Amino acid sequence: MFNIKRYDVETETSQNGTPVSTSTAAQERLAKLNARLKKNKGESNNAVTTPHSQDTHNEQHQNQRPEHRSEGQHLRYDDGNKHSQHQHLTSDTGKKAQGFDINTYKRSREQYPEDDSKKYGKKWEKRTKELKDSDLVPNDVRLAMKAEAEAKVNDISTTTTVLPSEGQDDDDNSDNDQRVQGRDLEDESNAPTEQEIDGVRQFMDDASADAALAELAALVPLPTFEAKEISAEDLERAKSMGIPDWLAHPTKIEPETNTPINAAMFGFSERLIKQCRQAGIEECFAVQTAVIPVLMRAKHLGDIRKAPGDLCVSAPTGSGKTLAYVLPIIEILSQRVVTRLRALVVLPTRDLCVQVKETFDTFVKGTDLKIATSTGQNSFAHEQHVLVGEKYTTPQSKLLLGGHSRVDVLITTPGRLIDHIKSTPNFTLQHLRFLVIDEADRLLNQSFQDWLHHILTAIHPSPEKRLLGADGSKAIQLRQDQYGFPIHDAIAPGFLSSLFEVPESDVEDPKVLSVQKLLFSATLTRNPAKIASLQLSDPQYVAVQEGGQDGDDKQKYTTPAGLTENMIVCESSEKPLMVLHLLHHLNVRSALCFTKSVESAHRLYKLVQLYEKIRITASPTTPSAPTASIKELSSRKKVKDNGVDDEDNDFEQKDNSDDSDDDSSNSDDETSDGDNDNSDQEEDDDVEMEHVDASTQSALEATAVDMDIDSSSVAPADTIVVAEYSSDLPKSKRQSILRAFNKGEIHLLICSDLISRGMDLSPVSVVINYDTPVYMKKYIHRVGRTARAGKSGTAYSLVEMQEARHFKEMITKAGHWEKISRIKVKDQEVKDLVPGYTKALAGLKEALVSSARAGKKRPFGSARNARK
Ligand SMILES: Nc1ncnc2c1ncn2[C@@H]1O[C@H](COP(=O)(O)OP(=O)(O)OP(=O)(O)O)[C@@H](O)[C@H]1O
Repeated sequence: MFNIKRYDVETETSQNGTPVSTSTAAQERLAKLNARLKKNKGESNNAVTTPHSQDTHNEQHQNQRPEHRSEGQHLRYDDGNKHSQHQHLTSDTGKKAQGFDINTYKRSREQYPEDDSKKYGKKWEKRTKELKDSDLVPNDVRLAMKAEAEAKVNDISTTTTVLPSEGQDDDDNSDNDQRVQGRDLEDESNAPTEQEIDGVRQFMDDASADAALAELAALVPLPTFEAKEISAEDLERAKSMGIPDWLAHPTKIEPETNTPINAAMFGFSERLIKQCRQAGIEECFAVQTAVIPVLMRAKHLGDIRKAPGDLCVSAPTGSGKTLAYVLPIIEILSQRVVTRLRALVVLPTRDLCVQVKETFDTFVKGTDLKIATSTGQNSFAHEQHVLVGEKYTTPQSKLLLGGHSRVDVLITTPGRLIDHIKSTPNFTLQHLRFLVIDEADRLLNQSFQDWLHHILTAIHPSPEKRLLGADGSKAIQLRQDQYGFPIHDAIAPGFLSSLFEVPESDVEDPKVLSVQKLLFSATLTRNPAKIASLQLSDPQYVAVQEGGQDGDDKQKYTTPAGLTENMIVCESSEKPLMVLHLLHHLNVRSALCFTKSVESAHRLYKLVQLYEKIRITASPTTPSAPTASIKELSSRKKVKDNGVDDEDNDFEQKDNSDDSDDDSSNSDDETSDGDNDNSDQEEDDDVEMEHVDASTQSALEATAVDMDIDSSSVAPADTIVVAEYSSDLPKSKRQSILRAFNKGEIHLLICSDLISRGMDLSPVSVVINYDTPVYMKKYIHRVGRTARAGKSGTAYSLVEMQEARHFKEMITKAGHWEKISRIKVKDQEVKDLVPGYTKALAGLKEALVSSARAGKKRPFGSARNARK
């Protein structure tokens, strides 16, 4: 009945190229039934077909050989019109089979010599067996198959036999078994047996169960979604700014909308639900509640007719965006048979890649999905081996049309990804089902190596790129069968159509990519040009935000509900003292302290260290006695009414001057960590790419050594352990510091903006903005390192007098001012800290001078210098 045409291009093949045997019991039953019915001339018009039955192949040949095309085939190739097979599929489901033209089929078979026909028959029968229903048969095709089978059963029941009803004695129907519309069967053995009829029924049941499940998934209501009301004025403004309608109209969800995890709600398998429970996840957060059902609706691994819509997601820091994509990706990909690169997660820094990999690793247990990172930490050759396999990346390796992959999910930074796209033979993005761009606005700010263009081209190459190898020079060897037709090599349909002039069939037209682009950020860009560069398809915008919020900036910047925000207005020279005040008087622990540069972080770190050393030496338990007042310290600094310093503080002045002549690597902000060079290695070439450095050096010990404290002696209980974190540190040290911080061994981590985005450091209870950020986005990301996952946290911003006005304006514009409390710190409150601080400052200056004399840029050396 249904002459469903597919190019057999998605057939799964195993790693070594041999076909994967998949369960196609229903198809086999149908094929068998067809074979028998075909012998029966009177019944041949009613042959049952499946989407991949033999006639498909003949039609494919006919598509490509116009002289062999037969009448009755509904191909665009013939008459230029697009005949929607889909219309056939969905109509008249209960009636007798329609649409399949057995004469066409027979004529098409006659076009070839008998022996060819037989060969084809065998070959395509074999291929039919290889198919995997869940991957390749879209829901409406299933429905069509079901209808087809229903029609067949009706037909059989009225013409061939009376189907025994449940519980009815089989003998009752014995008379009918021998007749077809009053005519005896020529060959008794041609009559379908009851087993076969049962097989058809079983197939119908399977098909309807699958279809029902898929429909059910599609019908799962999104929890408490409310289309964002937008005023005509706002809409007009958005339009005038070129913001597309879908972006101006987010699907809005309230931050408190949590939903218990259960299979009915999210369509998760028992395995995944168990993993969630083991990880302590009982309910999905708002962003997960909104995003997961949308992704789970398109559960297929690839549908060549309808692209799944793309998704842009904006949700506050710490709201659980990572799991919103990790869980559905694992669930959907876990049905795959063959390993191919199906999910690509692009992140701005190596540290984030490691973090997201750990999240995948937690939930992937129990599947055989393979997850890898590629960040330039290891040698390029090593990464090639992990991603594609040595055998496929040598200069002699054959370039396979379908490429090759040893991993299902790749988590990567843009720079390294581009290197692989350009230089790794057989590395391909053609099978991508998911492209995740996390921290999207930051990545879109980065035009490094034109990374986005490269990715989009690799997903869907332009015609001029076709048949070029990864290096752009070598033609891909196109394997052909004896009839000159390309052998698929497991090439993806969307890719195929862009490489070849593949004739379009009515069912598959147009071929579309199955890749679903998913963008996540706490501060998603609404820049039309940047959004347009993503080439989104049928996009939807989901925003987690409070009901009362409105307007551009407010819509973008939502902070976690548990966050308490404070500002301390002080002189520049008082800022280190304020940090000490927070540590010693407000008992701040597990704190992240953000500075404006790597230099600044390094100096503050040394200053706090020196202070602690002095304090411990003076008295192991109590802060040293005051020898100078805070006013004395700041008296050298006068602030004019207009907010401009007329005399700058030495400490800050030097910091600034250093920054100005330093290279960009001195600031970790908005820099793709490690992506700016193509260096294959730092120091861990021999370490597995997925391997997290095992040798954890206690940060406490490291700090103690740095501070000249005997690490074998017991440090006083009230010792503040401080560490610094920046791109200047080698990878292994950075990881050991993060581990120590996560264990609570470090009380204050002074850092650059390298970890201001995305990093999930669970124990952070306080964020200190030592240097206040100039842009709201940065503020949001920094303070978002605390109060994560529904917990509470506190942020302190140390605002210099001259910055106060700008800070207030920035915060007010974002509708955030009322959330910030102003704290006044009186001299009296910090006077006990001043003597130690004064001494520490003097020590730091001394070190600065001596290192300047020694020609060093940084006091106390630096990790980077040390490595050189
Ligand atoms: N459903 C949940 N139940 C409990 N904890 C969760 C849940 N979802 C996520 N978390 C935890 O919340 C924390 C923050 O999640 P995640 O890092 O994904 O936030 P995010 O939205 O990506 O933040 P950012 O914008 O800063 O990158 C993580 O520790 C994560 O394990």
